[in-house]
Amino acid sequence: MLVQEKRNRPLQNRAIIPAEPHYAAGFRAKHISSAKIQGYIYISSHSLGSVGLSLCQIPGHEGCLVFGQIKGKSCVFMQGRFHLYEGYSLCKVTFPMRIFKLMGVETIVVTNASGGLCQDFKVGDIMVIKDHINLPGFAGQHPLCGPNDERFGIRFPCMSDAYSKDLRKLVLDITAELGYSNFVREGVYCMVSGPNFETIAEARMLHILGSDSVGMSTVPEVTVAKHCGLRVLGLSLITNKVSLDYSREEKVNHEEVLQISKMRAEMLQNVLLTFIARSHQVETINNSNCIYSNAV
Ligand SMILES: O=P(O)(O)O[C@@H]1C[C@H](O)[C@@H](CO)O1
Ligand code: HPA
Repeated sequence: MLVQEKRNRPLQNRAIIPAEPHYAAGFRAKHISSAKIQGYIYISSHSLGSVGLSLCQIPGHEGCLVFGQIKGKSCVFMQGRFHLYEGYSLCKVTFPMRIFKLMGVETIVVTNASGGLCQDFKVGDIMVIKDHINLPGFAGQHPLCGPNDERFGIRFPCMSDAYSKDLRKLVLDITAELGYSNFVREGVYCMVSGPNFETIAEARMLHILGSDSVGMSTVPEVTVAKHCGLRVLGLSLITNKVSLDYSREEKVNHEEVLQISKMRAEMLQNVLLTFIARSHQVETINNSNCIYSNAV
């Protein structure tokens, strides 16, 4: 089993109580193998093939926290997430990141579905997220607005390296070895609040701004995760092409998003299983305050 040892645990033993009980109950724990997770992977996705509905209100977001071991490593999975467009504040949307930090998680893998703006992208491509554009953040919808909790991170965190270069390289190596290179890309993910899909003028603007894909999540969680020193890998499944052209007739819809997610679920699972098995190869962690002591 891979175990992490931390040299200092400034956040340990500090309880954080969610402001609203219904939010805390938004995830049902499926299998709790130990009271404290010592491993380090968190995955947020509906792209892994689960479909259901609970207090997470969106079809495809099952609303379960799943604890367990993969390849001998302790993991916790969020099956589904909370979105800004559901009416949750960004503080609530990102709350799980701080809980995971307190649980000892050190690396998170975030997955999502997004629309392809880059004209080279095809439906079904997996985009390794290189960087993001926090569009709601520009308008003050930012999860770190308000008093800064110094126990988690500094007031003005750097975001230029939010997505670990080493983890990106590892996942690109893995996808090449698995023979998936033809549909794996790297790119910039732009978050919009949703819930409507983009107008053509909006899509053109996002493309000109440098976005390769557009979606309605992920950026707040990554921002809070980076703020508290978690290492991040982001994978975005291109579930539709976003129209930049008034003459095109196709219309995007959520059913298409779910259908493509299911189509790629098995491949994404293969990538993630291999990634989990091999992620100990990447040892440089933000702030370098932890070591891997054992891997079997
Ligand atoms: O949680 P994600 O961002 O993967 O969910 C996608 C984006 C929207 O929430 C929704 C649109 O179909 O699915
Ligand atoms: O085209 C899209 N736009 C925004 N969010 C999305 N999530 C999946 N596809 C899209």
